[in-house]
Amino acid sequence: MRPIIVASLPVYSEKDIHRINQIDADLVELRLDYSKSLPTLSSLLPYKDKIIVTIRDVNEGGINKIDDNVKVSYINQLSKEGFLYDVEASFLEKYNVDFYNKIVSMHYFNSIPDYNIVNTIVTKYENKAYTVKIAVIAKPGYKNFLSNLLFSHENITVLPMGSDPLERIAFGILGSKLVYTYVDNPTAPGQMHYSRAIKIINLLFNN
Ligand SMILES: O=C1C[C@@](O)(C(=O)O)C[C@@H](O)[C@@H]1O
Repeated sequence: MRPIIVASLPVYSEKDIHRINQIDADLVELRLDYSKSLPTLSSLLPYKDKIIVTIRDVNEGGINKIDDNVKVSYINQLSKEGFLYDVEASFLEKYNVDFYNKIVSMHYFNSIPDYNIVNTIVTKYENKAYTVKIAVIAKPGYKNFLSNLLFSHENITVLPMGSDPLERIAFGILGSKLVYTYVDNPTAPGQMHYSRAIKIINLLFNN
């Protein structure tokens, strides 16, 4: 299956949101945690079918701390309006928010986590989520770690962080549902520019 190319866009102010129209990726991830306050939902509505809304927790790579209660109520509104959003598995352990057909994510920036722990979390969410996503630092053992997850689950996204960006394309070809890329500057190490990723994927998957 063709992997979906996601361009990750930091949102510093509402005017960044309107850049979506110029970004020729399959989906645009709006990283709302790049700003200290969240945009109105009405400013996101025109782009609903093209976006992933993310308020990344600072413990998992977020830039600004958004109060958990604010995040819960924003997510509840996003859910009601039918937006696709990304929520950390760790957040779901603490708060009862909707993850049906949403992205459930895990990020490991310092070391490779225990395989069985991550495998259990993926199994818990994979049937209901849009995809379960694991981003992991490219330290020794990461390729085996990500490949084993990829080959054990259908509905999964795996992202090495800090290795050659082409590796993400390779994992996409092997079955990672989403491939994360950047617009101006990477939001995580190991991303390539979205236009390059689209070009490679179209060469491989278009007739
Ligand atoms: O979770 C992810 C994946 C990511 O960390 C990456 O590795 O490309 C980039 C983040 O913007 C996004 O929220």
